[in-house]
Amino acid sequence: MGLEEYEELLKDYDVWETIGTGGFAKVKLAQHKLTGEKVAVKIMEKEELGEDLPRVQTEIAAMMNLSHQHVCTLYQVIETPKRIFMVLEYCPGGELFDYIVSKDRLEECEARVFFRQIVSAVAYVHGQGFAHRDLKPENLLIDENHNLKLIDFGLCAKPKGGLECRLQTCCGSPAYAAPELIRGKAYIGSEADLWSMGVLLYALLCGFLPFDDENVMVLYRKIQRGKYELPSWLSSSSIQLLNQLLQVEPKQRISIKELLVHPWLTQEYGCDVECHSRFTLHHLDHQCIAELTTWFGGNHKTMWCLVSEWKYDHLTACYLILVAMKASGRPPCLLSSP
Ligand SMILES: O=C(Nc1ccc2c(c1)CNCC2)c1ccc(F)cc1
Repeated sequence: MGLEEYEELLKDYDVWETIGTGGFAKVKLAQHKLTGEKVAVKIMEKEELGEDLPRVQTEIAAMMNLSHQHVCTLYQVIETPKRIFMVLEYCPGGELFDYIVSKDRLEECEARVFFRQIVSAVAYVHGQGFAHRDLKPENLLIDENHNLKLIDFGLCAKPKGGLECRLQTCCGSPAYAAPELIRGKAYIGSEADLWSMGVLLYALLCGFLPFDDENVMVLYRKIQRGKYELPSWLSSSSIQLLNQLLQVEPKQRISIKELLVHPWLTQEYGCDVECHSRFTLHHLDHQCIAELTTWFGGNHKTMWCLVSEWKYDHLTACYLILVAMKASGRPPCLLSSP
């Protein structure tokens, strides 16, 4: 790796092993020097990105405007002549995909805990006017408290005319793609997300996919047909919810609003799914601002204004990491000595 390209990153982070390799990005584990906190650094080579470069801008713009307990936090963006580095919240539990594989399939009660978190994240993202368009277990990570965090907003869309307006780009992963999306017709992103959530719930409860085939054209036909197996272990309420999500006709499909109060989700909880964020976007926490002021100097007011610029530079990262430490019950403090 061209060391000079990593200079800016290595100033503030110790970089460890690669923990993920995706299409055009690799993810390395790193440690923030001033707090000791672990982070995930998504590294993208601009040449390799080619026409995918706008996806990165889309992802960064989206994540700068999303702050939710089940959406992965973006801490900092570093751009060099050849690379883009995104410093993100580290999720030690890894991908939900691997977790399902390790357990074969999840019991209904555990699937409900996770699915409530997914519905909460998607309802919030839709509420902010975005459709994710690539919902799948690989894009849901497990954090240190065994809670889910949604990642990869590279394909998300924020239609100008709001979520009701139709999208054209056929994207996402085939097995999770809605029938209307693969038919190539204009579709509504949020409705396509609800289909993907149906495939996700099926994967959680069954441990395999409702529509699968190594031949992508056969796979597409199965999706359009919308018929899938119902293993004997599925409860009737699970079957009913899957049926409401995996409706080939988007207008017949359950909406995110109905999902928030669906009996399968509220069963054993006695309360609706929380769609609001526990954090106000760009909320400023006095204690964390004070800690930054102590370290970087200046006065509280100046630091307050500096952080309010949200440049997603190292100062933004220090602030957001302190907030995350506080939310995890760790004292939000910067190391006394570097
Ligand atoms: O934390 C991440 N990945 C991660 C973390 C831990 C482990 C893995 C991935 C996979 N092997 C098990 C351990 C991560 C965080 C944000 C992101 F955008 C992409 C990946």
